[in-house]
Amino acid sequence: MSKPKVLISDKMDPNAARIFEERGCDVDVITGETPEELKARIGEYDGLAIRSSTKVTPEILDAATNLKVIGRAGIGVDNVDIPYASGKGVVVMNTPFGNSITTAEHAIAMIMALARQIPQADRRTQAGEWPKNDFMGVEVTGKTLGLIGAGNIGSIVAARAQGLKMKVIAFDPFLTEDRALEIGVEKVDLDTLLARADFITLHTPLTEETRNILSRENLAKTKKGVRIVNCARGGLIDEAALADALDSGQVAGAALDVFQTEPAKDSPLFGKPNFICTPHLGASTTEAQVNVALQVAEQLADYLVNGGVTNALNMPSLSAEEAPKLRPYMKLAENLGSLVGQLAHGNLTKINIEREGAAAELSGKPIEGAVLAGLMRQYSDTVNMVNAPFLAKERGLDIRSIRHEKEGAYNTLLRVTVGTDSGDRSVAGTLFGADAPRLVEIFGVRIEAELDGHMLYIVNEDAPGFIGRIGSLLGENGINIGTFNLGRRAAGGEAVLLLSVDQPIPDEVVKKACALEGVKTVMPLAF
Ligand SMILES: NC(=O)c1ccc[n+]([C@@H]2O[C@H](COP(=O)([O-])OP(=O)(O)OC[C@H]3O[C@@H](n4cnc5c(N)ncnc54)[C@H](O)[C@@H]3O)[C@@H](O)[C@H]2O)c1
Ligand SMILES: O=C(O)[C@H](O)COP(=O)(O)O
Repeated sequence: MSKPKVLISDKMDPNAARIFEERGCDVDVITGETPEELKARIGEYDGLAIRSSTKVTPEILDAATNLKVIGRAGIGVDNVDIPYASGKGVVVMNTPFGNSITTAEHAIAMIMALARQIPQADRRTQAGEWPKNDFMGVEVTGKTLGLIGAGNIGSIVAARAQGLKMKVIAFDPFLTEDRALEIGVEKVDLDTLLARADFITLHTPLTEETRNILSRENLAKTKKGVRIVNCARGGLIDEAALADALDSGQVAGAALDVFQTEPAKDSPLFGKPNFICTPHLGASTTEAQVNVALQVAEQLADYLVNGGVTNALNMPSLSAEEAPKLRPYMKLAENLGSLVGQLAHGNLTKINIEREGAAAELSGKPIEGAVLAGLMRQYSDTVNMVNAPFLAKERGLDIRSIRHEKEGAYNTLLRVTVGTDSGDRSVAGTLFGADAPRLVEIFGVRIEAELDGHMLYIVNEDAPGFIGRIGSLLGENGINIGTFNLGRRAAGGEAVLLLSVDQPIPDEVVKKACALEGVKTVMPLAF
C-alpha cells in the first residue's frame, strides 16, 4: 500500500515534518504559494497541514480530489470552509490548547506595552532623542481589566492579570457563575464591562455575534481613556471607529495583533501616536510552535495511517460498527443543537437531550456530543464533538441524557431542550426513512423541515397575505427560496415559517422582513 502524502503549506516547526515521516507518511513542505499554485498541487495529497495563512476555500477543496484531512496547527479555523470540507468528507482538526499560554502572554505584553508606551519610547530613544518627558505611563495595579471572552485564553489572561494585581471582570454568555468564581473574575454584561474597564482585551472567536463587538456605538460607551487589546481575531473591532476614538482621546491606546484584512498593509490606525501593533504574532513562540506542530502531525498521521480521530471539528469519534447506524442521528443531533443555539438567547443553564423510540436504543454519548457541538459552535470555533461535553460541563451547564423506550407520534425522535433566563425552549426531530434528518417541532409548534444551508426563521401573526409579502420581499431582493415550511400554534395565533434560501440573507433584508406587518421575530440561520 502506498504511503499517505501530506502537504505542509504554511511555515511550521520542522518537528511536524519529522513526525509525519516517522509515522509513515510522505511529506512535502511548500509554503508561500498563491491560491492558484496550491489549487494546481493539492490533488496529489491525502493530508494538508496549515496555520492561518493558507485559505482553504471551496475552490481549493474542489481541486483536492484525494484530500482526507486538514490539520490546523493552532486554534482558529476561520481560514477553512468547514461546512464545505464536511460536504466533501474531509475531516478538519485543530490543536485547541497548544498556543493558548503563548497568546495569553502576548495579550499581557500588549497591556504592559500600552500602559508604558514602550514601542513609541523605544523608537524615539534609538533615534537619539532621549524623550524622557514625553512618556507618562499608567500603573496596571488596581486597574480593572475587562475580558470579552473568558475561554481558554481569556482565563489564562485573567490569572496573569490577577498576578499583576488587576481586578478582572468578564463578559461571556457561556461563562457560568461557578466558573467565574473558579477563575476569580466578576461576570458582567457588555455595557457594564464597557463602562467600567480601564483595559479591555478580546478573546472570542469571530462569529456573527462577535463581529464588530467593539463597534462605533460600543466604543462610545467605554470609560474615557480606556486601553484596548485585540489578540483574538480581526473583525471584532470597527477599525475606523477605533482610529476616531484614539484621535478624540475616548480610547487612550490600542494594541492589535490581528486585523480585519491580513496581511494588513494599510489601516486607518497606522501612524497614530497611541496605537501599537504586531503582525499576528500571538502564537509565535518557540514553545507554542513546537506544541502545535507536534500535535497536528500526530493527529493527521494517526488519522491517515490508523483511522484515529482527535480534535476533529466536523466528525465524532466512532467505531467502525456503530458508525453507519449513528451517522444520520449525529447529523440530526448537531442540527438540533445548532438550531436551538442560534435561536435561544440569554444565559444557558441546562440542556436536556431526549431519545425516544428507536433512538433510545442507540449509544447516547455520541448523540450528546453532536448536540453540544452544534449548540456551542455558536460561541467557540475550537469546539468539536469530542470536547463539547467536557467544555459544557466545565462551564457549569447541567446536561441530561434521557431515554424514553416507548414511541410517541414518531417511531424515532430526538428532543433538545435548553433552559435559559427566559424559560425552557425545545426543538425535536426525527429521521425520514433510514437516514433523512427532519425537524418536526420548534418551540412547541409542529413543523416539518430539513435543516440545511442558509435559512430564515420567522414568527408572525397567522393572518392572510403574509406569505405573499415575505415571498415578494425576498424575490425583490434577488433571494431564491428553496423550501418553504409552515407551522402554527392555532388558527389565527402565532405562526412559524422556516425558509431555506440559496444565499446568506443580507442584514438590510432581515430588517425589512422585521418591519413587515404582523412579524414578531426574524432570524437568519446557517447549518
Ligand atoms: N493572535 C493569535 O495568534 C491567536 C492565537 C491563538 C488563538 N487566537 C484566537 O483567540 C480566540 C480565543 O481562543 P480560545 O482558545 O480562548 O477560544 P475558546 O473557545 O476557548 O474561548 C472563546 C470564548 O469566547 C466566548 N464567546 C463566544 N461568543 C461570545 C460573545 N458573543 N461574547 C463574549 N464571549 C463570547 C466563548 O463562550 C468562549 O468562552 C480565537 O478567536 C482564536 O482563534 C489568536
Ligand atoms: O488561531 C490561532 O491559533 C492563531 O491565530 C495563530 O495563528 P498562526 O498559527 O497563523 O500564527
